[in-house]
Amino acid sequence: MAAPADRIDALRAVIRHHEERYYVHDDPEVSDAEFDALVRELRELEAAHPDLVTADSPTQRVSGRPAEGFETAVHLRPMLSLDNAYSDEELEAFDERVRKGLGTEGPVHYVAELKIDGLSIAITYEDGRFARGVTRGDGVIGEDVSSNVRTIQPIPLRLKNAPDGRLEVRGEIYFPRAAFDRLNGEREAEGAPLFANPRNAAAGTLRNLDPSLVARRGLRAFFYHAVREDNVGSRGDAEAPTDGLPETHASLMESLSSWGLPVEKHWTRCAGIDAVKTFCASWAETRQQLPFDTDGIVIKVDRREERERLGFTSKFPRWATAYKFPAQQATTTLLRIEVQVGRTGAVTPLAVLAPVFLAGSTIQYATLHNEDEIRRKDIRPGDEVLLEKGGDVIPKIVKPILSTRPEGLAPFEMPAQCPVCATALERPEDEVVWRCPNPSCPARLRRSLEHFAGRRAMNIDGLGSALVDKLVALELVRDFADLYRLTVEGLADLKFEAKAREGGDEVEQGSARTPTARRFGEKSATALVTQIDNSRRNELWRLIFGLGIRHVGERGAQALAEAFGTMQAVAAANVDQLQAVSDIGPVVAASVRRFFDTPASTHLIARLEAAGLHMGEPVAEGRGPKPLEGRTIVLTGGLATMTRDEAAERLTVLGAKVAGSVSKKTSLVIAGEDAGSKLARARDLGVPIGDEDTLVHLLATPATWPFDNL
Ligand SMILES: NC(=O)c1ccc[n+]([C@@H]2O[C@H](COP(=O)([O-])OP(=O)(O)OC[C@H]3O[C@@H](n4cnc5c(N)ncnc54)[C@H](O)[C@@H]3O)[C@@H](O)[C@H]2O)c1
Ligand SMILES: [Zn+2]
Repeated sequence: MAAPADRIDALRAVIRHHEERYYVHDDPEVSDAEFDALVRELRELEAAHPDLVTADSPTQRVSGRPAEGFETAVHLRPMLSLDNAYSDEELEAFDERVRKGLGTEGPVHYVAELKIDGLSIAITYEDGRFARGVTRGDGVIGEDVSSNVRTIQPIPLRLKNAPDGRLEVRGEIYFPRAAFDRLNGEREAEGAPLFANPRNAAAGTLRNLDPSLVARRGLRAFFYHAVREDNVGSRGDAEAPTDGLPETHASLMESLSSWGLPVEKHWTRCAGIDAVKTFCASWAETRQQLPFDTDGIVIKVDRREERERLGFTSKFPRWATAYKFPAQQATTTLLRIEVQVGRTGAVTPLAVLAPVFLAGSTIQYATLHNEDEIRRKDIRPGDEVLLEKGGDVIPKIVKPILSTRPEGLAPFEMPAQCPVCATALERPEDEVVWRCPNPSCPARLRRSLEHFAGRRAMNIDGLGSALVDKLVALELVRDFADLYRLTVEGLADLKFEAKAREGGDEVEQGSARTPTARRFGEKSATALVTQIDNSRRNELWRLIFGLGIRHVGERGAQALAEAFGTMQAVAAANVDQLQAVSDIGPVVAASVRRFFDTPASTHLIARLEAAGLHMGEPVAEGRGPKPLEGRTIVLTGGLATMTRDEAAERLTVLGAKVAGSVSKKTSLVIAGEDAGSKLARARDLGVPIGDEDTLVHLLATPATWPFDNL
């Protein structure tokens, strides 16, 4: 057994390593539960050997570090971490410490809140107007990520009836699960590395240097704390009730809501620790139904006066703790690794497990992301593996248990051929993902059809994955064009097994399938055929997006349709012409060119055209008036009543071109809050400038807006 001093040193080193992976690189190597166990061991050792405690021990300070590329900002007051409780006993111990600190026998009043698994943010409002947003960083200094925070839809740029002066509100920025799944889905399609979990994705996104990307990803926020400047200095770190903020946390939560800030609504007042325990227990399972991840419950003393008396350690407040839900881990045997083929041909490994019961359901599958991850974690078929169920339904393999590995177990070999069509798989040098290059691979076709019919593409309702599987299996549909030959008679008699869960997932891992044979029926068939027929008249960009050209997202498709007007023109454009379109970079341009250079694609387009699909400008009858046609508008700065994306979309619908930079030809610049260089350039060029009110008027009366008299 190692001497305590050696073990302490070793623990500190490994904890620092994981902190760096987690906070700086957003790329942890171990699960939170494993990490927390290391910290606990260190804390217990330090408690037993107080002489070995040093000021720089990870137990003594808030972790994290401002990332590079952002300005830093010093917090009004340190943003601390939270102490942890892992069991009812530890909750009781917390309550005892609180009561001892306050010198009371009777029950303390607490507020219990969901612990949002995102990353903390401090937002400063000045006289109710958004001034800046700063991450926690190392607790003292954070990164100024204002330009990104501004784009997050639910965060108001102006507060309602908030106190005057400087107000700092604190909360959590997080990814709703649906947005996270969408993001990882897109990344999968692009062959980009997947985010490990929503928290990770939120941190990565907020640190992205491109605010327009942040705006698109759908981050959300919840707030749970406020600090006001006027008691800093006079009362130091303490929660002094001299700043006009409410006397209790519960009323503060109500105030935050009334100022227009999003507040997670399940918070509850608890009289005494027993009520807290009940609350924690009630969420252990129910939390899986929330649309976002929670990793625990935060328990806070309700009265500010009591908080003030309890104070802080260097790392966390003594008046709060975070109850962490029991780790959702289990071990089982990895029977084998199968591979599946996605829409772009991306081949992803899937772990097939000996069924094991974990956190409410029987698990048989787990994601493995890609070959590199399997190699990095050294996971081999036949291993005992540690499984972890995070917020989402799909569990992941944390690691193999090496101590029980049978001798001579061979590492996993990626198959050389597509498991569905037997075409040799390919892996471009700079990518982590293997692909089936065969464009008519049935596996690819199924996923492609789902994408083609999707709401954001051709918007054909009623073409669910079970039906698609059937149509492909019966070879009724061999490409998109075949959809347009389906008839009510042909469809109505189809019998297929509906899956319990529908969704874009490649497989429904971890969820039971309850097959029920069902006939499609005349009614559904008629509805579907009508939907398919209607889709013939869709705008061009929907078709371009629906084709599933690699790297061409919704936006790219819109840009191409707008720039070229017809499918023919897009297909004829060379790489330079493609790249000249705003929003189209070299990778996208090359990919578009490659697509149209493939004979199979040309053939498909011809068949779609023959099927009567609209391939030009939006058809006349589906087209609204375009009173802003010929006008170029530039948006800059923050808007209070809508996001910039919304404004751009509404202007585009009215026919305006929304440009990213100001030139002599710009018809109007809308300058929102904190507009910068574009506003200056507009002034230099003498381009007309308006504010948010101008924009609102313009949108309300686009036809009569006096552009020509500006
Ligand atoms: N896997 C790894 O390698 C690794 C490495 C380092 C840290 N971690 C994990 O990170 C966590 C430690 O990070 P931490 O210091 O941010 O502590 P924490 O996440 O345990 O708790 C503090 C944070 O909770 C957040 N929070 C969410 N909802 C809240 C609410 N309603 N009220 C108040 N705060 C709320 C705040 O952002 C606050 O900063 C641990 O869970 C640890 O396991 C993991
Ligand atoms: Zn294939």
